[in-house]
Amino acid sequence: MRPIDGLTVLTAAEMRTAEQASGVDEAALMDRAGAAIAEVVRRIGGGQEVLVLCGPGNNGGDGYVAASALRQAGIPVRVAALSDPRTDLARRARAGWAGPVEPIAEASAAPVLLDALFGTGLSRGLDEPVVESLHALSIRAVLTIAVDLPSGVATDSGALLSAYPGAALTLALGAPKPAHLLLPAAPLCGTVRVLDIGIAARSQASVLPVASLRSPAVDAHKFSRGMVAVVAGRMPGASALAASAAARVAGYVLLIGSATDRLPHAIVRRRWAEDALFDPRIGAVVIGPGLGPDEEARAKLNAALASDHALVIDGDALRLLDPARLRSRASPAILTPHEGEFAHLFPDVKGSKIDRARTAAGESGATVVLKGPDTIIAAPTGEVRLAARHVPWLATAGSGDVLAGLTGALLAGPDTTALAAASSAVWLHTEAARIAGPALIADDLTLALPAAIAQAGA
Ligand SMILES: NC(=O)C1=CN([C@@H]2O[C@H](COP(=O)(O)OP(=O)(O)OC[C@H]3O[C@@H](n4cnc5c(N)ncnc54)[C@H](OP(=O)(O)O)[C@@H]3O)[C@@H](O)[C@H]2O)[C@@H](O)CC1
Ligand SMILES: [K+]
Repeated sequence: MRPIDGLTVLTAAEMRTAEQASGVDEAALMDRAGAAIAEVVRRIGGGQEVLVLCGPGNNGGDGYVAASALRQAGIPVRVAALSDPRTDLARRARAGWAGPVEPIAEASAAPVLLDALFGTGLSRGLDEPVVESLHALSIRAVLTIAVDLPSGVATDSGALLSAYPGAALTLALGAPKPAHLLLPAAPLCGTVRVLDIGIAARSQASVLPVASLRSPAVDAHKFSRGMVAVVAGRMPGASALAASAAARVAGYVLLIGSATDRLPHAIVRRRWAEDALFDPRIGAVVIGPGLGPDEEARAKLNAALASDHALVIDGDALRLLDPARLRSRASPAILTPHEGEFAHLFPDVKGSKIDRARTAAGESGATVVLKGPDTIIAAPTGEVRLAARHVPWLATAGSGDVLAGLTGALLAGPDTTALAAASSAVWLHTEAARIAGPALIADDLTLALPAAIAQAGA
């Protein structure tokens, strides 16, 4: 049973391909899955009675195999089914279960509920009486565990096809799926752990790994650690937050055109001028936090786009940007929109959150950080990282400014890519929020960054 950080994420179709490519026959895979599920249930169920709900497909098949293994291990277990099994594999698994099978509507609750109704084959919402039984049994259970996925969520989009009571634990078979990470499904999964069933998972999507940061090299100096320029605008507090966060990572932070005095002394200030960005030592420019919507903001964005610098484009600048302008630039750009800004930037891009982020990155040539409780980072290559953790206290003014500054500082650093910089920034941002704790304000995030950076190994 493995935590999911850094693991490859597979869609339902990619899971089927991986299964076929594994060279292991399907019955053996189901036996492995069922045995691994039973082992977890046995260990965390504390010997209490288990009720296994089996659906008609292979998710139900996993349920029958797990029930048989639990019974063999001496755990009291009952099985309730939605209907007869409909696949050969599920029929085989059902035949291996020596006990009775009750209709779900008649099943009485048990302390441990194992949901093996539907997995990657769910094609529509569950019938209402089934939803009602599932809720009634779950409410009376002490522990609900979902096999592969909570029954009722769409594997690839995380959409909720029917109401789900919520599991404490979801045992993902072989690999995490998008629904384990995307809203609204993710919180209903509870803790997600992967059971290895001997499938090699390959795709361009993975769960955001724990950030891995190195301490500065022995011979580092402030410029070799990275110089980041933050362009200020109408709301100086926002760019000050971005610069303060950047200063925790970069060797040198330049705040350009800011009217505020309330800054750490370590941040160097420069007046705005058309040639303010003509400094070859600048490794990345952050533009957008507090920039404003006016002509001056537009001129600043034009100057940043005309420069050779790597860019982080956030906040107000995303309202002024024509993403087509990024195509001709040689240096990397990172866009950090929330859903509203994304819709404004890419009004014609539709699909699941993963599809939209990936399409926008491909079209613009920029790395896109589509922010939210289920942040997605997509590179123009098609590679995608899905954030696994979220701290709801991050929904506070200035939080995005801190992320933009942090992203710029990491992008300005040595030996990095836009995808790596954005990924580490998102991880550190969440970790800083976890450390800052409840009732945090954005300023607290910058103060918590040293501890978050230490957690990332630096
Ligand atoms: N891939 C692997 O490597 C491994 C996969 N394994 C396991 O297999 C699972 C996938 O199995 P699966 O493809 O049989 O799909 P599953 O989710 O059991 O259900 C499909 C059936 O349900 C039906 N149906 C759908 N929606 C419905 C609804 N609302 N209400 C009623 N019926 C509905 C649907 O019918 P249809 O849509 O055709 O009408 C079809 O009959 C996977 O999650 C994992 O647990 C492991 O064993 C080991 C290795
Ligand atoms: K399930």
